[in-house]
Amino acid sequence: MPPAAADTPPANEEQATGAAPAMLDGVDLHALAARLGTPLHVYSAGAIRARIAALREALAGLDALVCYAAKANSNRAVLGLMAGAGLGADIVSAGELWRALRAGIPARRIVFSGVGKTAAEIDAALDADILRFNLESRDELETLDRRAAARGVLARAAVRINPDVDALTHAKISTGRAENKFGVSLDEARGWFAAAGTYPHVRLDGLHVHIGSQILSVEPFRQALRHVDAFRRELEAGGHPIRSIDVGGGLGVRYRAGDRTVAVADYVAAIREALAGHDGRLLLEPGRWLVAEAGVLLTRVVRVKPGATRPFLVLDAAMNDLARPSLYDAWHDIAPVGAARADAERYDVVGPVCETGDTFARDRLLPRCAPGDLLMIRTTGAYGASMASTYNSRPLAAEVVLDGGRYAVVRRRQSFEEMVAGETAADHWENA
Ligand SMILES: Cc1ncc(COP(=O)(O)O)c(C=O)c1O
Ligand SMILES: N[C@@H](CCCC[NH3+])C(=O)O
Repeated sequence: MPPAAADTPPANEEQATGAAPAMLDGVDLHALAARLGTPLHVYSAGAIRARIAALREALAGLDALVCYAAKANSNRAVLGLMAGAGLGADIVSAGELWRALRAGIPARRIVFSGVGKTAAEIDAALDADILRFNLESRDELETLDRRAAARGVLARAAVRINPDVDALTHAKISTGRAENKFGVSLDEARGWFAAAGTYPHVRLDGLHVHIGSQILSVEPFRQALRHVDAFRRELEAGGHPIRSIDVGGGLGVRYRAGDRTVAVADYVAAIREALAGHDGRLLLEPGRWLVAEAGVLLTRVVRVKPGATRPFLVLDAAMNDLARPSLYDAWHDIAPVGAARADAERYDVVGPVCETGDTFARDRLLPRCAPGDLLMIRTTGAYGASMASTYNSRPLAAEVVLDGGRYAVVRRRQSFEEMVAGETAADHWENA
C-alpha cells in the first residue's frame, strides 16, 4: 500500500465528511456500543459469508481448497464461520493450529507456513495429521523428516518458492523478494527435489508461493505464478509429480475511496490461466480479503484537545487495538456513526497511548466531533484484533459478531485480572 498517513484529502471529500450508517447487519451500533462499551471490534457474519460465496463462485470447476489465513482474524467465531463453510486454514503457529482445530476446521484442511516452526510445533502438526507443511528452509525439511521418522509417519510437504517478485505493496508486508526471509530460491528448491530420497519421511510434492499482502494489481500474482508453473513443468519432466500448488494469499481490499483493487474473478482468472497445465489440487490462503471489510472498530471521542497546528481528536481506541496506522502508515476511513454535524474540521486523530505513533490519521477532514461521540474506524476486520496487545496496560477490547439483527459476544472485554493472568511478583525463586 502506498504510504497514506500524511492524509491528502481523498478524491471525494464528501466521503470524508459524511456519517457512517448506524446499522450494520441489522444491528443498531449506538445501542451495541452503549451495551458493550468501547473500543469494540464488530464483525458482520453476512459480509464474511458473502466474500466466501464470491470466492467460491470464482473458483467453480477447479479442484481448489481455500485455507483461510487465520492470522488475519483468529477469533473462534470467525474461524467457526470458515469451518462451517467448509474452508480450511493456513496457520503459522501451534497456537493457530489449536484455534483452528477447536473451531472445527479438520486437520486435513490445514496447511502450516512460516520460517520459524519449532520442533515442538512440527510435532503438534504431525500429531494432528495436517494436510501439508509449507517448508521454508532445508533445516526445516530435515527437522520435519526426523520428527516424522520418530513417529513412523509420512509428512506431506510443499516447498515455498521465493520468486523474487515485487508485490508492489508496503515493504513490511512484502514477502516475495529475494532479500525477504520467506521461502527459498528455485535453485535451492531444485536441490531438495534432487535429494528427495534423503528424506524418506517427507512426501515433497507441492509448491507454495506467497509474495505479500494487500496487493492491488494482478501482475505480481501473474509473475509469481509464471515462475511457479515453469518450475512445476521442469520438476514433472524430471520425474517429480506435483500434486498441489498453493498460491498463498495477498489479495488486497479497499481501505480508501479511490483504492483500485483486483476483482476476485480477475484474480482467479489469472490463477486459472497461469496454472492451466497443472492438473493437481489448487490451494489458496486468503486472509484479509475474506474479513477486512466485514469489520469496524467502534470508539468514542474522549476529548478534543487544542493543538499547535490543529486540534487532536483523542479517542478511547489506540494503537494497541489497531496497530496498522502506526505500523504501516495505513489509511483507515473514520466516520461518526449515524449522524454527523454539518460543519467539518481537520483533526489529528489519536489514541491515549504514550507514543506519538499512536495516531490513526493526520490532518483528517471529519465532521466536527465532540466528547462522547461514537465513531467508526472502518475496514478493521483483518489484522485488527488479531494484532492487538495490552500495551499501556490497556485490556484487550471486546469482539462481537453480528448476524441478521442479532449479535454474539466473541470475546468480552478483558478484565484487569485477566490482563495480568500468569504474572507473578517474583515471590517464588528457584535455584538455577
Ligand atoms: C503464508 C501466508 N499465506 C497467506 C497470508 C494471507 O495474506 P492476506 O491476508 O494478504 O491474504 C499470509 C500473510 O500475508 C501469509 O504469510
Ligand atoms: N499485518 C499486516 C499484514 C501481514 C500479512 C501477514 N503475512 C497488515 O495489517 O497489513
